[in-house]
Amino acid sequence: MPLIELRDLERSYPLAGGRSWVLRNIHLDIGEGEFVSVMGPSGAGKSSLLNVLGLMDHDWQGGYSLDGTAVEKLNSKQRQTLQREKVGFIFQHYHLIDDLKVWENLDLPLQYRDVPAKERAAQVADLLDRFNIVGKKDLYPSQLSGGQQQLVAVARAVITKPRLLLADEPTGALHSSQARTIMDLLHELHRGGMTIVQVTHNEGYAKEAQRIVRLFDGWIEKVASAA
Ligand SMILES: Nc1ncnc2c1ncn2[C@@H]1O[C@H](COP(=O)(O)OP(=O)(O)OP(=O)(O)O)[C@@H](O)[C@H]1O
Repeated sequence: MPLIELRDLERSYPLAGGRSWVLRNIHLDIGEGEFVSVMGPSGAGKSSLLNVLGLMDHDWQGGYSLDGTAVEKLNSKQRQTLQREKVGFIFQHYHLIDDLKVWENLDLPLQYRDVPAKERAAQVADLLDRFNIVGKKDLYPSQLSGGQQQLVAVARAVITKPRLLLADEPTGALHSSQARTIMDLLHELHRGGMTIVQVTHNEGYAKEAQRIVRLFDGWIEKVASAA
């Protein structure tokens, strides 16, 4: 069974005199452990699709099964629980909490999951070490470079070991060497078994995934192997 199954998924917004369509008739399966890129012109619906997949948007029609759970049948509390259990999110502009130190940013998702303090400290220390940011743990996000902030953001997204990692233009704001570091990290997470869906405008980074889904005007224009 695929980790993600989308069936005739549609998203629209009310518009004076009608509706503005953002996602149309989306049929897509993504297997456990797959690495998929989503591409398409500005306004094609890439972020909208990621928001549906990440259970951030609930105002759509159709079918979405995540790890065997029919998302459309869940109430908001159940969706929130599913999101916390299964999904990690990375954004182009990091979205770290500015008035929390690096280690506190990493600690927060574990607090939400009621992980005991001692265990949280061990997991935060482990990730700081793995991501090579131990020396930054007591700094605030504004005291880090963009690349370092994105490293922290990736660490925060994966500290709860989500099955699905969603990345919305994760390298979009970074210089090429910083972007390379983040792509290498995504590959490492993928090798560890994580399912990854990244939105990117960069053809080169898109091809590093296994499949590319191309959106146009809310429709899937093409799904092809990246090789
Ligand atoms: N709250 C909203 N109300 C009305 N329309 C919206 C809303 N949010 C998004 N849209 C529309 O949905 C469409 C898809 O937007 P989306 O952000 O998913 O595109 P995208 O492919 O991620 O674009 P970009 O590459 O520029 O980030 C756009 O036409 C946008 O105007």
